[in-house]
Amino acid sequence: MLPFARLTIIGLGLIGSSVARGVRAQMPAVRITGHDADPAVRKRAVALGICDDVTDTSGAAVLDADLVILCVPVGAMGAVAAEFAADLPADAIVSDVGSCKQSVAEALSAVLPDAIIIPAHPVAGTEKSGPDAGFSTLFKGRWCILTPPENAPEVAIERLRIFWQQLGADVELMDARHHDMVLAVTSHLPHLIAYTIVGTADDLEGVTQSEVIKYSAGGFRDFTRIAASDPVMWRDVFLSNKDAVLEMLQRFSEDLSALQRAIRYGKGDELESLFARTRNIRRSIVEQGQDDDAPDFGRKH
Ligand SMILES: NC(=O)C1=CN([C@@H]2O[C@H](COP(=O)(O)OP(=O)(O)OC[C@H]3O[C@@H](n4cnc5c(N)ncnc54)[C@H](O)[C@@H]3O)[C@@H](O)[C@H]2O)C=CC1
Ligand SMILES: O=C(O)C(=O)Cc1ccc(O)cc1
Repeated sequence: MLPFARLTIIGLGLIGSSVARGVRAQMPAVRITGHDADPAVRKRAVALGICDDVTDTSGAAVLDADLVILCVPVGAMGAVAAEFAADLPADAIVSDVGSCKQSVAEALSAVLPDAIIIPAHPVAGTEKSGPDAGFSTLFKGRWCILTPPENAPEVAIERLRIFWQQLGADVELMDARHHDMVLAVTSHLPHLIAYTIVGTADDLEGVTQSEVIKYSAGGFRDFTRIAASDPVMWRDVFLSNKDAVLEMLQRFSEDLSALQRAIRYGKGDELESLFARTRNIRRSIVEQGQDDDAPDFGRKH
């Protein structure tokens, strides 16, 4: 039994196009309508054949939808929802895939006060963006976290749970605030660190860019992949999840200062004991089957 019959995807980049491809593969009877603000992306989506229809306006895209998923940068969610609000069917479920949840929930409920809104976050992605970067198995064996508001109808939550399960994801429910705190440390802060370290290396005087590229061994190379992630998407994540990111950044800075002191004063035992602790965390992740290399980071099976 299909949880939805008419899906609308707004934003046809990496995640939107992966949802469309996954639905085509796993729920081929579902009719998919897509919209993107960028005419070049709409044209590409038509050429790729990932939707049944691609509309020029978001209003036209939602007209008879029973599920609308917003796959745009988190800072654009409210504006997009306001754009199609007047055309949204009363019984449609509105969801999203944004990397932080509290600000998105607030933005959506402000402009869609009567709609059924179930925010979601598939914890799956890559450093790439755009409609060509998507693939149908992106969500397979990954977590998808739903953060329904307290008044969300149980049946709507269940339908969305089944939808993501059909795309191969393992679904978990979480409070939006807690989600934002957890993801601040597991995803947002690591991206900030990657952006910083690649920038630091790039700014170094006396070390040429070609040397940085030539001698980028394992550690730095991994950071450059993350630091290649979409600038607009990540600008929005940091501005939208400001409180949780600043809290984690504060803790991180304190821990970094402690390491700095340990190095300065030659406290080898302190360094070694931290490194032994972190090695054990990696081992636990590997034991739980989450050891795949990027871009499979976070895959559960
Ligand atoms: N990239 C990743 O690894 C992951 C991203 N996410 C979330 O998914 C969402 C989409 O990210 P990606 O697909 O990676 O980005 P993307 O850059 O590949 O695609 C976003 C698309 O949204 C369109 N767009 C922007 N503003 C719009 C508007 N006002 N109306 C209609 N379309 C608009 C853009 O033209 C673009 O095609 C973001 O909220 C992000 O936080 C969630 C999980 C993983
Ligand atoms: O490519 C990577 O390593 C990622 O971390 C992908 C990613 C980016 C943003 C998310 O909200 C979830 C997953």
